[in-house]
Amino acid sequence: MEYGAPTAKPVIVAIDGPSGTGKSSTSKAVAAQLGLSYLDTGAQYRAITWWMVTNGIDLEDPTAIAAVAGKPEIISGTDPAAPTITVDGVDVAGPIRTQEVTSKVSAVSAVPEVRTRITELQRSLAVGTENGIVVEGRDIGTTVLPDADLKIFLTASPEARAARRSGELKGADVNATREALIKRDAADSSRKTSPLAKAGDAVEVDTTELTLAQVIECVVTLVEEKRAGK
Ligand SMILES: Nc1ncnc2c1ncn2[C@@H]1O[C@H](COP(=O)(O)OP(=O)(O)OP(=O)(O)O)[C@@H](O)[C@H]1O
Ligand SMILES: Nc1ccn([C@@H]2O[C@H](COP(=O)(O)O)[C@@H](O)[C@H]2O)c(=O)n1
Repeated sequence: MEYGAPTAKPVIVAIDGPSGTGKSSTSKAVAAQLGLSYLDTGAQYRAITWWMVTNGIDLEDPTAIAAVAGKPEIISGTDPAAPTITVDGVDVAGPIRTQEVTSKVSAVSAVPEVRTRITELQRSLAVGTENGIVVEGRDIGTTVLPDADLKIFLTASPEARAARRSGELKGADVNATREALIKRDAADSSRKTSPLAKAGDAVEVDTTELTLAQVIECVVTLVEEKRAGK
């Protein structure tokens, strides 16, 4: 017979929401604080988009996108202190954040063959963690990990989100940023396969009037309550 503290079951946390609601910042901090892994699924869709742009694939042709969806090897590092992303061995953490990739990612992520491929990667990473993982994206609670222990859906007004993003992209026009966010959310919400949506059993947190520290505290509390069986 073995003695000692029982090992906690790995916890799986899904955090979804529109662009700029704070998913990445919150998920990274919560994972770091609780000793969990962290997966940025948007980075994976950006990475496959970067590969398609780099290889001259016609992004207005879903058939052309589908035909090559299985080609690039995408590897995500899940340490919240230093998340990484490579495509065919190349570090693409910087290139996937360009305006070009941001404006094209919704067209690529709407293609069912791309989603099947990336969803498989996400599930294999989520089941392999020792303590658990925080996975953030658009369809994690609804499709990728429907049995997640905790699902959070972050929201914020378009104005708050645009102000946050403009602060990040020094000198960016707030109105143009707001319009771009709204356009990307509309594309992500209206696609047929696995659209951006709140899972029926997700906890919605409106972050418009909250500081990042308050959102992190709120999510950490929800995870701890879930672990304690409350
Ligand atoms: N509650 C908050 N208050 C103020 N700023 C915030 C808050 N949450 C996040 N931010 C800031 O807003 C910006 C966008 O946050 P973040 O990248 O985490 O959002 P996101 O939902 O992951 O966006 P995307 O889906 O576009 O990747 C960052 O600069 C972040 O520091
Ligand atoms: N689960 C997900 C995550 C992301 N996407 C697509 O990727 C784009 C980029 O996401 P960011 O979080 O890095 O801004 C996003 O606009 C979606 O098109 C997705 O489809 N599903």
